[in-house]
Amino acid sequence: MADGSINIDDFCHRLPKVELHAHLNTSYSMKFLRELARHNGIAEEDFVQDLCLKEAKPLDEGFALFVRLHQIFKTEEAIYRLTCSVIKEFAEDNVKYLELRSTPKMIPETGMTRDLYMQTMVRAVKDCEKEGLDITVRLLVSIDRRHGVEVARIAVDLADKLMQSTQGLVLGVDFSGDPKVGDATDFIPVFLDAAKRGLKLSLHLAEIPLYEETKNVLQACCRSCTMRIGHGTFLHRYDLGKGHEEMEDIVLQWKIPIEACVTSNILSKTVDCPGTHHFHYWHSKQHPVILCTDGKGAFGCSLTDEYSKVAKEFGFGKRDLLAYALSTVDSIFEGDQVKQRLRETMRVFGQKESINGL
Ligand SMILES: CNc1ncnc2c1ncn2[C@@H]1O[C@H](COP(=O)(O)O)[C@@H](O)[C@H]1O
Ligand SMILES: [Zn+2]
Repeated sequence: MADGSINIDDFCHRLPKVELHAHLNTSYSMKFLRELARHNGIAEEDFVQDLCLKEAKPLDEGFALFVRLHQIFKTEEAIYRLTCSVIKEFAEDNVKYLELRSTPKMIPETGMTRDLYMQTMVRAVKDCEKEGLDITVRLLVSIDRRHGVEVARIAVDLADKLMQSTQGLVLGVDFSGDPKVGDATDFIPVFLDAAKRGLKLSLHLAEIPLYEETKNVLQACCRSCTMRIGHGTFLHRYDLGKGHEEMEDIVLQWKIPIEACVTSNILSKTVDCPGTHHFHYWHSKQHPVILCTDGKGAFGCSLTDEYSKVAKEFGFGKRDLLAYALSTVDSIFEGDQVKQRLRETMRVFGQKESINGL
């Protein structure tokens, strides 16, 4: 129950958290954009204008924004600086474990290759580690569904190569991009191949009502893949009615965690308000559902904001929030050692807050 004696925003900020769904190019801060503008000798106000969705717009408009962002973050230096700044900002928000994802890009104009793109992110993560930031960062290589199956295979090869060469700092692939383009069913062989190589999968599924492809992917991947679902807004039978039970049954049976991005979904007009967000549906079934930002810059939110919104909507108090944060650790792609360390950090935090017995 809600705890009237505490400031929820402050508690949610101090609470150690994990962030599992953050796209690099949409996770900038306005502060970072201004710095980059100054660094590049560009008028700040022109540069930062319209780079944050302040009000709800259809998903298509979000994708138009992403294309503009790709025009900004296209050099090795910009990718390096952006990665460092995103990691530092999440650390400042008391995120203790971050899985950051991005689409490797080939940009002939700047000499960027897919390999260099990901290597640059790896370099940034390692440099942040050397600085001793109190956050563990792992990377996912994104597959943009708009680019088709052949490019997806290249992304998996790259992820596999980096998983080996970084001893697991790169640990999986993400499947994302405009859900209205192409059919996720076509990518199933790529997902199965990635899983066979030991890569973990985070798949944007059912962000919009796409029953057939969602069902096909879930049926094909549930047995052999370690996976999570990004968004999963249109998965549950409560929303879909009779005849669509299979998707929910698979998700429940295989305990496939759902990455819930409340602000992103509201601003993309796939969900009306926090009160009707599917977070509540899955959470009340005790199914793993993890609050995430998606793009803290594009959607103007922090992970603290997401926790606060949900806490206020559903009346979570300190104990509920800490129990919830602890539960999210089960869904990270890292192994037991990292999980134990995160749980310990959260338990120590709980003791300091006089929350015992969790
Ligand atoms: C809002 N919901 C969403 N649904 C699907 N894909 C999304 C997304 N938000 C972001 N992306 C994916 O992430 C890319 C930007 O980050 P990176 O350039 O990879 O770092 C977008 O181009 C899109 O492919
Ligand atoms: Zn996403």
